[in-house]
Amino acid sequence: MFKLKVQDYFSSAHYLKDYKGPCEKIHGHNWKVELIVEGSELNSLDILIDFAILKKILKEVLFELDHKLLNEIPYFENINPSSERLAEYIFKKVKEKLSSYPNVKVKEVTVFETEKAGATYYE
Ligand SMILES: Nc1nc2c(c(=O)[nH]1)N=C([C@H](O)[C@H](O)COP(=O)(O)OP(=O)(O)OP(=O)(O)O)CN2
Ligand SMILES: [Zn+2]
Repeated sequence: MFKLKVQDYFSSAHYLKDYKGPCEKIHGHNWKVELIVEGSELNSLDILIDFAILKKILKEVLFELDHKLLNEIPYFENINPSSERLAEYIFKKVKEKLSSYPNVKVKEVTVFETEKAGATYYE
């Protein structure tokens, strides 16, 4: 098996409804996102999938989150845009976009709020 990793960033604001503390108020993060995919079948170039394709897909997904108030995005209408939920959202969006690459499976997505704290979603 092979695992590939790409990382990218986005900047946005959010708040955590009902959180008892400062995060209940609107504040921003420069989020770091790590996408990991896996597969066993390499193509004729001996690659699983071009990093360029993975980076493009991740960038497209993050573009929808960049410079937004995340709580206003319909997906987060009834749930908090926590790191956990953001990782879940990004995982599902990337999975959709990778559906035409049957040899590539989304393994996990990790969203870091800060250098010290992050959440991972996987299925
Ligand atoms: N499990 C989670 N816990 C928290 C989340 C989250 O998404 N998942 N989010 C927050 C808030 O977004 C908050 O912005 C984070 O605040 P904090 O951890 O205090 O981060 P700081 O940047 O202030 O870092 P310090 O290390 O405390 O200086 C809270 N929890
Ligand atoms: Zn926050």
